[in-house]
Amino acid sequence: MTEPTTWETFTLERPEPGIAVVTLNRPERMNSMTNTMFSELEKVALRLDREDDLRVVILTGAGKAFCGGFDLDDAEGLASLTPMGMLDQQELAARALSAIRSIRVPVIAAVNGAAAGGGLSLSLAADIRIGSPTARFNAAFVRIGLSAGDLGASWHLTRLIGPARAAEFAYTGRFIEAVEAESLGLLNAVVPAESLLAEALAMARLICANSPAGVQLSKRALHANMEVSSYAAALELENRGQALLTRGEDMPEALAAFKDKRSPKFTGR
Ligand SMILES: CCCCCCCCCCCCC[C@H](O)CC(=O)SCCNC(=O)CCNC(=O)[C@H](O)C(C)(C)COP(=O)(O)OP(=O)(O)OC[C@H]1O[C@@H](n2cnc3c(N)ncnc32)[C@H](O)[C@@H]1OP(=O)(O)O
Repeated sequence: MTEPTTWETFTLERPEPGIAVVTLNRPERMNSMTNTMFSELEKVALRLDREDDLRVVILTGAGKAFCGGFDLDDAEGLASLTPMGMLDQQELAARALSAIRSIRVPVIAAVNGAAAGGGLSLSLAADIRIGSPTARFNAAFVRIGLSAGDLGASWHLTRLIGPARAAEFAYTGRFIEAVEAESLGLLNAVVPAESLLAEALAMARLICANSPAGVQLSKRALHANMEVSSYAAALELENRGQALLTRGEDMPEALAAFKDKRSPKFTGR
């Protein structure tokens, strides 16, 4: 498979046969997500999914954060979109995360720092999450006038940590630090920062040692068993909700507050 020589928003490495490592690479902006990143992530996920000899994908972030969610510097341009335009925007992002989640081999997220907003949603698209002690999760959405019905986050959280804990996490917008995340099952393990990638590779090697068909069909079975209500239907509902929210007063206020580095004054209108 000929790969592009460079990806703009991440790096793709192959440390050993069967293992691909995708590292989000916008560390100066906390690996925050842009439309370019969404498009590139969708492309690389679809390419990797066609590789017969691929066994595991590891997803991590460069610098101190895993992913800070949507790039709030980019959000300014979106605020003027029509609801249908915003729906298209949400669907572009949802396609990228859905492509990652649907890769037929296991995806391990090596959570090296903050996973906030869409960054939380991205980490939840992985099958397994291993964190460093600085791994922290935040459903930042309600703090900026959006809903936690975002890119599959509400769907995964209710199934992963239970409806009540998902509700507390979503409504308060508080951080869940690494130790609590592990106790909730949001992280499979917390390991020293300096050995995070090594631990992810060690787990990948364990998986690579098993029957690829068995592992891939196991993933398919685990996903099928999670589809109580369909994932696609959940994304559809979430995307429409975000489109509505982005037409209210809270989102522009949140964006202004972010830029002014002050607390937003939400009206809820
Ligand atoms: C109000 C606008 C809403 C946007 C609407 C868009 C809708 C259309 C898009 C649809 C598809 C995507 C939907 C997406 O899933 C929605 C979201 O992700 S919303 C959530 C957005 N993210 C956040 O609110 C998180 C904001 N960041 C933080 O909470 C923290 O920065 C952190 C990530 C927890 C890290 O904290 P710290 O380690 O303390 O680091 P700093 O806070 O000091 O940040 C360092 C530096 O990075 C810049 N930065 C951080 N996050 C972002 C970001 N998301 N976008 C742009 N820049 C970011 C921060 O400004 C600092 O920069 P500096 O001041 O050093 O220049």
